[in-house]
Amino acid sequence: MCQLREKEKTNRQLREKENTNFLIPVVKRKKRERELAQPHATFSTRKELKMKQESAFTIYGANQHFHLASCNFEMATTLSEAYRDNPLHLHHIIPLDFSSIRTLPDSHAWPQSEDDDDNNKDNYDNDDGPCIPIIDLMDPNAIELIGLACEQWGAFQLKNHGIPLNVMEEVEEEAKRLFNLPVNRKLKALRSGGGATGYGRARISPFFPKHMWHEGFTIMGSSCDDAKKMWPNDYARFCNTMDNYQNQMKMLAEKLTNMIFNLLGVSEEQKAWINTFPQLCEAVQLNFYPCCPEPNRAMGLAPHTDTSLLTILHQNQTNGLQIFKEGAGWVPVHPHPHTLVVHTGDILHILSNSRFRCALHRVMVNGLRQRYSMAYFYGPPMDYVLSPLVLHSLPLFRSLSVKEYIGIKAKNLGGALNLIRMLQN
Ligand SMILES: O=C(O)CCC(=O)C(=O)O
Ligand SMILES: [Fe+2]
Repeated sequence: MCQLREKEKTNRQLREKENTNFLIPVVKRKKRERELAQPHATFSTRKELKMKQESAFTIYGANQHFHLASCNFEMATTLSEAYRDNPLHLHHIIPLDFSSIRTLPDSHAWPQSEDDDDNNKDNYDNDDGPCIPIIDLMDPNAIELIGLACEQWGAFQLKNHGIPLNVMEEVEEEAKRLFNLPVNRKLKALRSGGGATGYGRARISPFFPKHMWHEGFTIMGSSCDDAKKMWPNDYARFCNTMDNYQNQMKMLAEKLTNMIFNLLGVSEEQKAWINTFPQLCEAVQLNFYPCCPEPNRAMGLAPHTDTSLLTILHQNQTNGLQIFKEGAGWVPVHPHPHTLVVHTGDILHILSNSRFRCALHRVMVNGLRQRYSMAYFYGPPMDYVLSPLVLHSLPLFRSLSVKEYIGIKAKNLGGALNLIRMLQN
């Protein structure tokens, strides 16, 4: 135990040392960090709230979604270290017992923003207007189409992806089985204050003044420990399904990453980590959005980008996911049968030197239908050094390890990309 603490301390000291490499002068950076991260700030104007939300969006993926497959322990330690300075209070972890709620509590009533007025939340599922591309992975031009979608949207839908239908059906079934458990059973697998896996609210929760209409369950590596707490005698089905889903998604993520890296012109050496199981980072996040008595005033999942290189998401046939596009506002991502949603995350944004967007997305809720989604997050190993892979212009970001990036996000919440942006003359 003591050795463990010593190791954590040494790691922390090393990281602090690494942090002195920032190109932004430390004093200036600290000021920016403080400005960006005021967890319990009150928001006097709607604009201020919106700005805060937009600056907070970048944390979500980093905090929740990374996993070093063969080194769960190291991963959990890293995340715990990152969270230790911002431990969460229980009320930011324990979801509301949505099954007993008939009216929207004030704690979950979000102010409407100008964006929503423009886009009209009521119409978020209408069929007119732009939508993210649907790409057929069997299309001979799939690589080019994916490249274009990443540049223009930072997201696309993928069909003929090769994931067997039964894998998707089973993961959806198990997610439903989990979230439909009585609340006291789910709470047995509650995430701890500095923990990364298990049941709980979205980890970005403390950075928004209102709570989200959402329950989540995070898996990093094997889900058995957490599953046993909820189903002491019947956990194997859940674990096997999640393992299977993770394996299938990993193969698809590797394939997409290879295609994208080829498009960028990345060398074989630079992409050597892709097939080096077991060192990469991966995680599964199960999301549940119960029916809401006042969906127009609630928020399923607040705006954020994922920190991953890629996120692959299966959603049940219920609308709610939206992607922000300049000029178009919040664009709905309608579920299509057997089609997966792919988001590009912060890491791909950095590696592509901003050529590919990281999609800002959020989830709206529904008055009539429950929504479920199962996100798979994929990225390079924790010690992988992130810096633009192919340069046609000056690098826009300084180099840093995945681990350090996660640390910056955990400390600062929003604006992590801005904090690592090189100051251009
Ligand atoms: O539920 C969804 O569609 C999106 C979930 C998501 O963005 C996430 O888990 O990071
Ligand atoms: Fe996300």
